Amino acid sequence: MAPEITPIANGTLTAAATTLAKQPSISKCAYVTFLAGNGDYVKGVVGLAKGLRKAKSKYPLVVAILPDVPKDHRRILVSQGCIVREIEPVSPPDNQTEFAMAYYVINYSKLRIWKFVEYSKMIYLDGDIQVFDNIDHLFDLPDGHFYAVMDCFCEKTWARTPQYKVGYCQQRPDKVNWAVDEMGPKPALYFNAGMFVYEPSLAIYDELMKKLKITPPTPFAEQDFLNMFFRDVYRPIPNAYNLVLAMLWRHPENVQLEKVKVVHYCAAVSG
Ligand SMILES: O=c1ccn([C@@H]2O[C@H](COP(=O)(O)OP(=O)(O)O[C@H]3O[C@H](CO)[C@H](O)[C@H](O)[C@H]3O)[C@@H](O)[C@H]2O)c(=O)[nH]1
Ligand SMILES: O[C@H]1[C@H](O)[C@@H](O)[C@H](O)[C@@H](O)[C@H]1O
Repeated sequence: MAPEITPIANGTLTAAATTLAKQPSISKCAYVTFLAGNGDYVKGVVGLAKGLRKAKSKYPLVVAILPDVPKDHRRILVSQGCIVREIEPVSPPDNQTEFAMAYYVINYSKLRIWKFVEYSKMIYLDGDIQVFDNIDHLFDLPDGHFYAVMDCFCEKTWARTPQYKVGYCQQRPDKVNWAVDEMGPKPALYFNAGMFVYEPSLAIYDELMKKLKITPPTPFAEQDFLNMFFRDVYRPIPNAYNLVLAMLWRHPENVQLEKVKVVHYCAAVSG
C-alpha cells in the first residue's frame, strides 16, 4: 500500500501509510532523467538505472538526451534498458546573469520533458541522484500538483541570493527572522529541481516556453524558473525522496537517515 505524503507543521514532512486512491497503469508511468555532453554524467545515469532496477521499480527510465551525447553513450544506456529520447536544447533569453554554476544554462533543456505525453505521470531524477529504495508509490500521489523536496540555502552556491546574505534558510526558518519591512515578503517555499513528480502536458509545455521567453535567467536557471512557474501547485514531500547531501552537515536535525530512499550527490562543496 502506498504512503500518502502529508505536510506537518514545522515545514518538514512525514509519510503516513494510508489507503491508496488508485493504481496507476504501468505503461503510463516512467522515471525520466536528463543527459547532456560526453562527460561523466552518463555514469551517473547508468548508476541510476541500476539503482532503480535494484529497488525493483516497475517503471522504465527514460533518458532525455541532448544531440551532443555520443553514440557509444547512447548504446550503453540502451544496453541498461533505458529508453533514450533525443530532445532539442532550450535556451533562456540573453542577459548578463551569472549562474550559480556556469553550465546550469543547459538545464533549461529539461523543460522538454513536459512533451513526453505518452506518459501520464513521471518522476524526474537528476543523473547525480541514486535511488536506494523503491519509490514507485510516488506515482500514486494525486494529480494536479508538482511534488518535490524543499531545498536548503546554506551552501556557497547560494551566495548571490538575499536568503544566503542574511543567513535565512527555509530548513530552519525560526533561526533568522525574515525582515519583511527591509526585504519584502518572505520567499515562497522553494524546491530542489533534481527530483520531482509531474504530469507531462503539451498545454503546460507551451505555457512554459511562452513564459520562458519573457523571463530573464537567474542563478539557479530552470530550477528558479520551475519554482516560479509551479509556485501555487507545489507540494513539498519528505527529504527522504531527495536528500541533498549538504543537509547532512547543514541540517542534520531534519534528516532521518534510516528513512532515506533517494540521495542527491550535488556538486556543491561546503565552506
Ligand atoms: O554536463 C552536464 C551537466 C548536467 N547534466 C545533467 O543535468 C543534471 C543537473 O546538473 P547537476 O546535477 O550538476 O545540477 P545540481 O544537482 O548541482 O543542481 C540543481 O540545480 C540545477 C540548476 O540548473 C538543476 O535544477 C538540477 O536539477 C538541480 O539538482 C545532471 O544531474 C545531469 O543529469 C548533464 O547530463 N551533463
Ligand atoms: O541547494 C542546492 C545546493 O546548493 C547545490 O549546490 C546546488 O547544486 C543546487 O542547485 C541547490 O538547489
